[in-house]
Amino acid sequence: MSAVRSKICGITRIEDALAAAEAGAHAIGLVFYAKSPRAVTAEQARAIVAALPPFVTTVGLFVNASRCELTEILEVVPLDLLQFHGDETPADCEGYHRPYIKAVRVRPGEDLEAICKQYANARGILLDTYVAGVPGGTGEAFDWGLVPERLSKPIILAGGLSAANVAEAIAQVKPYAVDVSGGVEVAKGIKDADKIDAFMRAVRSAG
Ligand SMILES: O=C(O)c1ccccc1N[C@@H]1O[C@H](COP(=O)(O)O)[C@@H](O)[C@H]1O
Repeated sequence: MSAVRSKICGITRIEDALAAAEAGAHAIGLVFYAKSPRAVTAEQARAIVAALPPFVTTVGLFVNASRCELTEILEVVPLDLLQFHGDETPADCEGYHRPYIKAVRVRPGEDLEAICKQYANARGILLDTYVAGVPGGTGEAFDWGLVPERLSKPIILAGGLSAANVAEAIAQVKPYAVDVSGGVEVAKGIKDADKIDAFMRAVRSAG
């Protein structure tokens, strides 16, 4: 099995983006959802992306953004990958001619393979925790036993991960990648370099 990839999401400060890159993260996530405490403006995001070294993927997270809003952000911020975390249809996700991943909030009985087939052009499916009325970033883990052993798309596992549980999560789910936000923070939107480092070391030890 190749090394499990990792994304540190909800970056709002340049120093946190650099800490993620320094610790070996493959990607950083920027939240363009105004209701999130981790939301960044296009200008903030542009400055963060500009400070990164090469070969760190920049991911833009959107929740039911309008076409106009998303297009304006893409004009300002060089995003490598789009993460759709709301009720976007495959047609919505494909309208920007950029690689994308689709987030699914996992509930018992969810047919994850059907979702993989529905979002046929997604580069991967991100699995997050279902909490009613909250689109994501809850800091809570879901029952990893709900993830089938085989799915036809790369799985990015998210939801309540931290240095304390990510090795167990990887052993159980065997995801392509893991995604963390709250588990490496000292306050919402404020990451901690030591927590990022501990998370990345735990991912490597598991992979
Ligand atoms: O981080 C947010 O505020 C957020 C808001 C709306 C949708 C998704 C959001 N975050 C993403 O949720 C997962 C899990 O986060 P956590 O590790 O449980 O805090 C991750 O992809 C976040 O980026």
